[in-house]
Amino acid sequence: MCSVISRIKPVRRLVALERSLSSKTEGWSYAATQNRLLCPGVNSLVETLRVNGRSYSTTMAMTPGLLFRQLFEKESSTYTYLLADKDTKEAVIIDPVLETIDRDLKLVQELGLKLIVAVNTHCHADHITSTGLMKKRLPGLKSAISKFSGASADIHLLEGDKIAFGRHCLVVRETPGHTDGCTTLVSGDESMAFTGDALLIRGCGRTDFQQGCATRLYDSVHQKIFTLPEECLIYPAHDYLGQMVSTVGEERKLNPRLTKSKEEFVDIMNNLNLPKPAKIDVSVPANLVCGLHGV
Ligand SMILES: N[C@@H](CCC(=O)N[C@@H](CSS)C(=O)NCC(=O)O)C(=O)O
Ligand SMILES: [Fe+2]
Repeated sequence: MCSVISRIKPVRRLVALERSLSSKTEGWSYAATQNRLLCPGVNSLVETLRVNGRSYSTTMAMTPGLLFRQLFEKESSTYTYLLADKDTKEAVIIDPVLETIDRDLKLVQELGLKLIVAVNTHCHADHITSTGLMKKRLPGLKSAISKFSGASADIHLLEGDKIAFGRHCLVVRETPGHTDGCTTLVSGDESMAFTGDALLIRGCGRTDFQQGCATRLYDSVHQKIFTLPEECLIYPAHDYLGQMVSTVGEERKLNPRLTKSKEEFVDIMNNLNLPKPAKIDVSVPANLVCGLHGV
């Protein structure tokens, strides 16, 4: 754990806070409840938007002093995450996409952040990363990816490495199986895990290209992700159904692939019959050089 975590005192009493807004004429309502303890010192905020009778809910960790944003790129259904120390303004971005570089850098600038590391959870096959271009636009920014990805970067990550930003950090857990170089990045207080394509919400990354191996993925998820606290929030690199966040407990109980035996899991993965990602032939060579192939 990074040093700030050991200084957080356990919360003895939870304060229930409910805020509600609504518009009867336009048919929507919004409620935010701060009511669950994710781990000592860290509450969660549950936000629910009801539009025309349908509910949309998201949960986020409220680690003291941590700024957190989940961003979405619609063409590849990729989530990019921005995390920052509210005091020092040092920030880390996870899995930024080339198409949304202007949006992401505008947000960084608007919030007055100093982006110090741009990290990819793995060498993506479906979209081109913006880390290379970001480095050109933000001198001093460092790129990071697993040593086992085969990709070039300023920082090659290994199991247990810590990416520090201000008083916070992300801890690297190697979770190969979708690719050799897949990593899961866990917040220092274990309230959040950024699982890349290793674990998706009610799914997981495919294992039929880029060194994919179903038995390895099964072991990675069971040994490195399902061993995290039950309330730890799961933030994946993609979602194709509009889901935004899950928890370790939920996936341990409800993931239709990873609740099966290893043999059944391998059989499921060998029979997905998914079409190849449309951009795989340009994305992989580009992502091996921070997205700058042919530039
Ligand atoms: N249609 C998309 C690609 C969809 C896809 O293959 N997604 C990957 C993650 S990106 S490497 C995956 O592992 N999916 C697992 C699943 O069960 O859907 C495109 O053409 O880009
Ligand atoms: Fe992937």
